[in-house]
Amino acid sequence: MGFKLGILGLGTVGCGTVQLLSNCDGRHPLLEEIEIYRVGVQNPDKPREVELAKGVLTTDLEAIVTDPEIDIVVEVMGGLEPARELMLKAIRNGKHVVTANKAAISRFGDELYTAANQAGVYVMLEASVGGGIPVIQPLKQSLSVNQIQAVTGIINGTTNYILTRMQDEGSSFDDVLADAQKLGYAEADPTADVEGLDAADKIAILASIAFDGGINREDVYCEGIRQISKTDIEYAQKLGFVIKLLGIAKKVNQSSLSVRVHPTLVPSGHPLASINGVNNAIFVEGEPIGEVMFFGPGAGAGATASAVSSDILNLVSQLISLPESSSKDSKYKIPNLNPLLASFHQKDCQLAPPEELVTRFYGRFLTKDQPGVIGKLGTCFGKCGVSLESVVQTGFQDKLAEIVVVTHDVTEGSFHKALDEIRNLEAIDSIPSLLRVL
Ligand SMILES: NC(=O)C1=CN([C@@H]2O[C@H](COP(=O)(O)OP(=O)(O)OC[C@H]3O[C@@H](n4cnc5c(N)ncnc54)[C@H](OP(=O)(O)O)[C@@H]3O)[C@@H](O)[C@H]2O)C=CC1
Ligand SMILES: N[C@@H](CC=O)C(=O)O
Ligand code: NA
Repeated sequence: MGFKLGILGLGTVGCGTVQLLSNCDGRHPLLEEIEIYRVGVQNPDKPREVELAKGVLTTDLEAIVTDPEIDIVVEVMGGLEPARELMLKAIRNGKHVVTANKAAISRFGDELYTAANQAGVYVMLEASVGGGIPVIQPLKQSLSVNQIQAVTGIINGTTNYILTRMQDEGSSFDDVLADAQKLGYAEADPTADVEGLDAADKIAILASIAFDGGINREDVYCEGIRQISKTDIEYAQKLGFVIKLLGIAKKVNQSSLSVRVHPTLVPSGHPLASINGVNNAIFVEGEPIGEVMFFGPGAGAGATASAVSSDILNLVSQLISLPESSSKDSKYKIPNLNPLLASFHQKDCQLAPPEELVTRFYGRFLTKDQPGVIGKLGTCFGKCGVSLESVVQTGFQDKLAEIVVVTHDVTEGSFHKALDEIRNLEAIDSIPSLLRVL
């Protein structure tokens, strides 16, 4: 066997990867060149779904990333530290890195890429976004000749699974989340999924590739799905929408982008509206290609292992074609990194201030059942330049009238100014939900 792997982590993704690499039948023949040499875990006594040869399992992860025998380090342990430190150490020791860790890449991508480019090794991250869906390499390679205008994605499997089951079965949020955890979709701390943080990591990574620049992760606007109620799902359906947690990265003008995550009403005819369950989809708009959508399983052992293993295979294909002389000097270092595989940022991307962003809004208002209340709402919106696409009053909740409004495109600033006025109206009881509309 030609190339030795050191795998950090043997949980959902680690086990899936070991399983895939241990059964090469019917897969690419280059996989036969790979040896699972060491696997690092926290608790060596934990029962595992895979069997490893004697001596492979270790708790000494430091020894893996510095072991001169190892060619490729596969980081599937998750978390920020020690994952960052271990990846950096692996790179400085001349190892190529494959990672599924979007939290680390979205925050430390620049640092890791710079170190890797200096060391002449690759950092591969296909599994970090969209699970098994090939999207990182297609953006870096096949679509890189396009000028990208927008990348819009359902990029968290757990929340899409939860929203789909809430919509189809009327299930409760907590029950469905527990199922997503059992199925291995959710993060170790599912808050990252539910609060939209995982999707924010992923849209930051997609934006940095699509728009070829570093994104400051802390600047990504982020709202999760905890506040989505059955009532809003039903209203959305009546109005011809479905609610999805979207990551959106969009060119606002020549110099700035909008990069954000929030639950969004998606028109039921839009290709993203039909993406259900754990599936993810990434909808890319570019010039000259037009619209392209990548679709598939966004989480889970097998799907993610497919992405991790494809990165390993890509690396093996590079290593195997190294000239004899370079492999003598340094076993791993690649003298001229392939620019379509290597990661680097040309610049830092500027993000537009949130109040300047333009979108449609959905708002649900509870009001006293007084004559003229719809008119008063309309006047407040009108005064702030917010024009309304539809206004419906369909029900009552505890003697309060429920009014649902969908606006035309408006700046976030104008919409919030109108809301400030509306909150001061005597007839307004509360505003239970405000969502954006695609
Ligand atoms: N689950 C999924 O569907 C997907 C996950 N990812 C990403 O893949 C990565 C792994 O996720 P997943 O497999 O679900 O995570 P798990 O929690 O299932 O597994 C994590 C593994 O890493 C080991 N580990 C964690 N911290 C340490 C440490 N400090 N020292 C030694 N070992 C450690 C654990 O050891 P032990 O077993 O001994 O506890 C465990 O084997 C994450 O970055 C995640 O975001 C990406 C796409 C999809
Ligand atoms: N927790 C994540 C796993 C994949 O990245 C998700 O649910 O999408
Ligand atoms: Na992927």
